[in-house]
Amino acid sequence: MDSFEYRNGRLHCEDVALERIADEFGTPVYVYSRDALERAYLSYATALEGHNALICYAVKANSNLAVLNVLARLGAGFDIVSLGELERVLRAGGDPSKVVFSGVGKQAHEIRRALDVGIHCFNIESEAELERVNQVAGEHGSVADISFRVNPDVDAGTHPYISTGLKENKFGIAIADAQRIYQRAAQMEHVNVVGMDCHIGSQLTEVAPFMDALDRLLALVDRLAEQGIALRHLDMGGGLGVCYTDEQPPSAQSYIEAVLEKMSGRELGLIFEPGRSIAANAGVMLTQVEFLKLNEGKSFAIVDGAMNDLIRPSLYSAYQEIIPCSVREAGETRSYDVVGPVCETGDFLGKDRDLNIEAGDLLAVCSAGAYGFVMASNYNTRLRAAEVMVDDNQVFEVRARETYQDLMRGEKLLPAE
Ligand SMILES: Cc1ncc(COP(=O)(O)O)c(C=O)c1O
Ligand SMILES: N[C@@H](CCCC[NH3+])C(=O)O
Repeated sequence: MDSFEYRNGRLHCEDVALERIADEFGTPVYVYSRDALERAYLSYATALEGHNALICYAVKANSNLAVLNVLARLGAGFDIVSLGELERVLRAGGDPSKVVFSGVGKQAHEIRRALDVGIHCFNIESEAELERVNQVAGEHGSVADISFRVNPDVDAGTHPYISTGLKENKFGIAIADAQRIYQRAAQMEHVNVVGMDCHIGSQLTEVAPFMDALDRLLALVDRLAEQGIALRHLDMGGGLGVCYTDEQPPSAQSYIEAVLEKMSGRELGLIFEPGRSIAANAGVMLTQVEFLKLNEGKSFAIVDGAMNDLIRPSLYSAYQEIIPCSVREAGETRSYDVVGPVCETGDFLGKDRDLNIEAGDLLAVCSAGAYGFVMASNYNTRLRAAEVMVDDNQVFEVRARETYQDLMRGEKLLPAE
């Protein structure tokens, strides 16, 4: 969160006081720092300089067009999981030849469009999907470059909802079946086997699970090579964690150095699919305190942002720092549950937070640049927040707050009786 800092008791993004943004755009509002996004991306790019590597930002983490555009301008590739994400990448000026298409349920029309625009490769997650891609590519008159997402059965040591590399997870093909499936794909007419990928989970704070997965994948790469199936690239997926509070994840540089060391002497190209580690700490969500409710034994700060705006705390019991945008000299610090107006007991942004606040104060929910706005909903018929980006001390609205017209678009009453 080093792009957001206090100056004279006020929280700023560069020279812009966050209170000014709230005044202009209302709350809740997401605020992204272009500089922070760029630095996070460049930490990968610098570590990979001189290597045959592609950094495919995981669009699911934050798919705002301006965010994608900032990364596209730096030469990023993109990891997508839906046609919607592909259309966003194209609109944002992303290069389709640097797009990898992940996800367990690709539909025929999505595959067709991806073939039309010429993506880098399909990360295939099952034998049934292999058959579908082969068939759709045949009908399309093309040959699809493919990689298999292999499930290495390693424990990523993260929250069970965001762990993906165990055999009980739905993702990828089992490592035990991989050789047979690769052989089968090699016989098919409309696919060209070019790679292997994995993604073992998100918010990993150690390098070791990545290394375990890499060892298993490289052993498989070697077995395939002995059978005449030579791969062009290995895709490590995303998953590198960030600091939400006191975690100390490895830096992109040290993670990449460890990967490069294991890969040394090999011809294989590399792909990474970072999402959270690019976007999380490049954004905050601003929310205003509506009321303080001091019940016996429990105090609540009722704010105008809610679980529909930022669901990570409710969904994963995720901890994100909540800090005042203006530090009070006087007044009393109390422990509050910071809760939204949604009619659910689980609607909270933080629990037991020590804050010196009053009604009307502005709070920043930190590390909200990834899996924040993208997971927002209209639950309780609430409007989706605006998104703004600070670029070189200027503030740009990069998505307007939804309107009630937007919200009801396409809905119809039954015909009159
Ligand atoms: C296939 C794939 N790649 C990349 C990512 C991005 O992960 P992260 O945001 O943890 O870097 C995910 C999400 O976890 C994913 O499922
Ligand atoms: N949405 C999750 C991460 C999901 C990773 C996607 N495979 C989070 O906020 O932590």
